[in-house]
Amino acid sequence: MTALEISGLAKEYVDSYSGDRVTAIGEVTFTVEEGEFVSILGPSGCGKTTVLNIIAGFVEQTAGTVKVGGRVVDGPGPDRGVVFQNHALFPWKTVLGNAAFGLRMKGIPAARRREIALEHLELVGLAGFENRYPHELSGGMRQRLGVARVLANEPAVMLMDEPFASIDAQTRRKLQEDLTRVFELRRPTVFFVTHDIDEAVFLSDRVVVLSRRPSRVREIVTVDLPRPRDWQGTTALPEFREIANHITALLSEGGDREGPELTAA
Ligand SMILES: Nc1ncnc2c1ncn2[C@@H]1O[C@H](COP(=O)(O)OP(=O)(O)OP(=O)(O)O)[C@@H](O)[C@H]1O
Repeated sequence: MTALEISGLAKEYVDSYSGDRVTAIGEVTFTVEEGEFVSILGPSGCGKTTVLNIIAGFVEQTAGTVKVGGRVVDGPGPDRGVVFQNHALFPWKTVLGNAAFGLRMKGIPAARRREIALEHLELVGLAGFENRYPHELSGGMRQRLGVARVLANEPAVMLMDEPFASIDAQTRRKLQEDLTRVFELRRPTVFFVTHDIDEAVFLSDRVVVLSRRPSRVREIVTVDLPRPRDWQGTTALPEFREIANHITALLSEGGDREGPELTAA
C-alpha cells in the first residue's frame, strides 16, 4: 500500500528582506510504499529539506498535495515522526523520558510507555543509558535516541533530514549500518534527505534524484541490492558502484552549479 503520496508539489518562497521570489520546488511527484526506504538526493539548494518540511506539515506548499495513508496533510501530526539533524531532544528529560514523550502525548499508561521506550532504546543500542540526559550523550548516541523516539510512536512515515551530516565519518558508517539493521527488523516507512550518494544507495530501496532549482524529479532509481546489507559487503558489490555512478552522472548532467558537496567514492 502507498504510505506517502506527493503529487505536483511546488514551493515558492518570498525572501523576507529583498521581497524576491525563489522557486525552490518546480514540480515534484513521487510515492513511498509502506515499509519502503526512499531517499531524496539533488544539488545543494534544490529543495530537499523543503520537501521534507512540507511532508512534516511545518511549511505550506504553493501547489500540489501530500497524502499520508490516503489523508491530505495540512499541518504537523503524529502520523509523521521527524528525526532532525540537530537532534531536537528535550534537554531536561532523561533518555527514557525523551523516548517515551510521544507515547505520553498519545495517552498510553506509564508502565506501558516505559516498556515500549525501553524496547526501542535497546533496538537502537542505548540499553543502559535510560537515566542519562542528552548532554551526557555523544552526537551519535543522540541521533540513536532521535530514531528510538520516533520509532516508539510507530508513525505512518518516518522523516529523516540529513540525520548523520554532523557526525564523524567512522561513527556515521556505524549509524548507517545500524539504521539498515533496524529498518530490516521493523520495516518502518522512511523518507530520508541526504547529500551523500553512497549513503542514499546503501540505505534505500529507491532514490528520488532531483534536478537543480526549480527542482523536478530527474529520475527515481531503484536500488535492487540484497538485504541484510552491511557497509563493506554491500559497497563492494559491482551493482552498488553502478547505481552510485549512474546517480553521479544524473546529478552532473543536471548541472550541479551550486556546489561540489555531493559525495561519491
Ligand atoms: N524560509 C525560507 N525563505 C526563503 N527562501 C528559502 C527558505 N527556506 C529555503 N529557502 C530557499 O529555497 C531553496 C531550497 O532550500 P532547501 O533548504 O529546501 O534546499 P536543500 O536542497 O535542502 O538544500 P541543501 O542541499 O543546501 O541542504 C534554497 O534556495 C533556499 O535558499
